Amino acid sequence: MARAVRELLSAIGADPESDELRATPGRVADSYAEFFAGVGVDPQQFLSDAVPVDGETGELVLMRDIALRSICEHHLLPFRGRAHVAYQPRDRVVGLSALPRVVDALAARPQVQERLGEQIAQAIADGLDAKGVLVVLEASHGCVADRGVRETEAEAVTIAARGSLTDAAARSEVMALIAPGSPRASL
Ligand SMILES: Nc1nc2c(ncn2[C@@H]2O[C@H](COP(=O)(O)OP(=O)(O)OP(=O)(O)O)[C@@H](O)[C@H]2O)c(=O)[nH]1
Ligand SMILES: [Zn+2]
Repeated sequence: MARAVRELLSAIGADPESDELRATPGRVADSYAEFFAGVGVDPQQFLSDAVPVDGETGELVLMRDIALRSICEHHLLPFRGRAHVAYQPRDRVVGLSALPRVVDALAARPQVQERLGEQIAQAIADGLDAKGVLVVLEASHGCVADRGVRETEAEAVTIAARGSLTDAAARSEVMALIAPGSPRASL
């Protein structure tokens, strides 16, 4: 990785051996290791431990405002925003922290936003045998903001749904909870 970054620096006409840039290839290699830490990670590992609730699952579980960081596979530029993950349990619920972990594992690989949403929804539908899943991703893309069309404020919003949460009424209930103006808990 560091070797490739040295080549990249040379290609843009910079001197990778200069004092200023000598440590950069190693830093970029470390950053990439972080960005792509999800490659080869099976998200099901986060969904295997059920939390015992003696059948009292409630109707809906929603984790909203999960930090979303990913890298677009077209330009290797970051896209970031928020993920909202809802499911209607059948008889299994998992620890709440499992949901951001699933998002992180699937986001930390070369992605497009639509596929990322679908993969999160499918992982939860499969792993929890959920009645329904709804995944809403909102993100701004470096490749849209900082190059090309240079839309700095535009956000992409994508929805992936499974089962009972493909139903319009059930879905709009979740959407109302996600809406920016809806009341948020605070600690
Ligand atoms: N659908 C989708 N498109 C994306 C995503 N991330 C980046 N893109 C788009 O992928 C497209 C890449 O198109 P190309 O024509 O191959 O690349 P390009 O010539 O650099 O396109 P421009 O960005 O319009 O300059 C662009 O329209 C990007 O905005 C994503 O997550 N989902
Ligand atoms: Zn891109």
